[in-house]
Amino acid sequence: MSTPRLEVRNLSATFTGVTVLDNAYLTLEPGEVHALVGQNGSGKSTLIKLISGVYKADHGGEVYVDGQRIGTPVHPSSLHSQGLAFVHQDLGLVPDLTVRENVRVGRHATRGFTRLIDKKKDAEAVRKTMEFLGVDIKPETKVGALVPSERVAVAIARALQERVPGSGVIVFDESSRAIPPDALDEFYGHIKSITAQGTAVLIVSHNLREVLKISDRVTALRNGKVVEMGVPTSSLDEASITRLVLGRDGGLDDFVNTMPSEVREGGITIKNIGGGRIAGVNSHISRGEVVGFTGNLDSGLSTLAPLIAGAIPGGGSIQVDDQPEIKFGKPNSAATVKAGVAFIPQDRHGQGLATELTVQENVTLPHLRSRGKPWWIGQKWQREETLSVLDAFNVTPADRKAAVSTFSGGNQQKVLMGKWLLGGPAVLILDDPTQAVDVGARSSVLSSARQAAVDGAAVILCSSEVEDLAAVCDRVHVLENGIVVRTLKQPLSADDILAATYSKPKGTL
Ligand SMILES: Nc1ncnc2c1ncn2[C@@H]1O[C@H](COP(=O)(O)OP(=O)(O)OP(=O)(O)O)[C@@H](O)[C@H]1O
Repeated sequence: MSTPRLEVRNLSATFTGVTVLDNAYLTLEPGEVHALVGQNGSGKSTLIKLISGVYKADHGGEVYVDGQRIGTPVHPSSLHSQGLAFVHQDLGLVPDLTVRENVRVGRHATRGFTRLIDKKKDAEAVRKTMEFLGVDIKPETKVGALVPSERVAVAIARALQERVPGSGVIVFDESSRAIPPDALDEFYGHIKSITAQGTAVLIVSHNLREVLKISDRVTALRNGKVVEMGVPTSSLDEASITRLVLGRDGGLDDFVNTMPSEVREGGITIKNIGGGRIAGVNSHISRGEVVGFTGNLDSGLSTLAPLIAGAIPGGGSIQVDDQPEIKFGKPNSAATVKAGVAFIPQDRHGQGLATELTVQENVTLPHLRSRGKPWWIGQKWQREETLSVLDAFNVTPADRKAAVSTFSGGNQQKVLMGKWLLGGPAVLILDDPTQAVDVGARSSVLSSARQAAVDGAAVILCSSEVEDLAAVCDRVHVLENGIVVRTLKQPLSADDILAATYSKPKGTL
């Protein structure tokens, strides 16, 4: 038998007396793509942080790369030379620096005893790695000027360089979330060339279709424990891998049909919304309706939701029911919140949650004025409503007094949804709400969005997840170059939306 590329034994982590990872084990064989799956809070990030030395493991854990013991404790500064490299979620690139600087940071070639950076040698090293990946990117180009698929190649090149061909491990920690759907095939191609040489790849992903498509074996974590290690994907399908993750059946429902909603008067009228790549978007979403917006990376999709919510500077106006029109110029989220608009942003840390405060404080903060009295805030409703949010979204741990920062990424997303749905908004705007959530939570997030419409809200869902859109939307607007170019209506499938977004229908230019 060949020596495993990575072997993890008895890895545990305990925070303030709570064991969140319990004797985890994992073996990666040469040349395989291995996926690590599990619900939000199951311990995936903790495991990655232990093998990358970000967290210190409990006593007794062992990590081997190519048969060499590298910990515990693992020393982050020597990981690269020991054959273990990481590509994180956000790719970790600096747009203002060149490709050469981004790839070579921390590992610059230097000249003789002057120790000056040898740019020529660095550029040559970068060129070689790019050649291996089969991409033509000039080392002196600024990363900010690259298209998304090229940025991915730069992040991979940084992880790959100076690797003894065919050795070691590269870990992709939810990296595909940073990659638009039209660049994914190229990313998968890079993974293939890495493993074809014998290097092993570990991917962490909530996208079970992706896991089935690109990985050879799967390891599942549940409540901090490995429940199955190294299950061949050839023996799995979407239903069985969902069971592996959740410990029960699950998956997406057809919410449009199972949760019929009555279209009512009022809602939100969007007039000539513009800003960034958005050139002028118009629509009316009635109360009781869920309307989706989608588009490729150049479409402007990523800025549309904050523009409609008045969270970033832009132009145009919105009108909620028969309230006065809100005209935009400067951001004006105070006016949109007052009009009954709830906005669930993509960037939880930047805009959505005060992560140093407790779950209860976050959930009840926007409602203190309406629910409390000027002289008495009241504890009972705060406790009850926070517990109902924790329960409805299956947030783990269900601890209303814990700081939001101590929750896993997906559980933070669930707290954010609960915070805004509690107030029964007139308009609910969701910006890519299922990113980072597991297959079970994804279903609760989407059914809550549909339920908000059933309860009488006008719901807007901006997303590139075509399955989410097909499951909850009555209509879907497709954006191209900042304007709506097509509108699809139910009955519609994920494939219909995909075709309308990424390949132009016959007869169009
Ligand atoms: N620094 C910390 N302090 C306290 N608890 C923590 C800390 N880091 C993680 N945890 C807890 O450890 C558990 C596992 O979290 P982890 O981030 O590993 O989950 P995950 O599987 O990566 O989830 P997700 O898919 O949501 O990212 C969670 O219950 C989380 O609240």
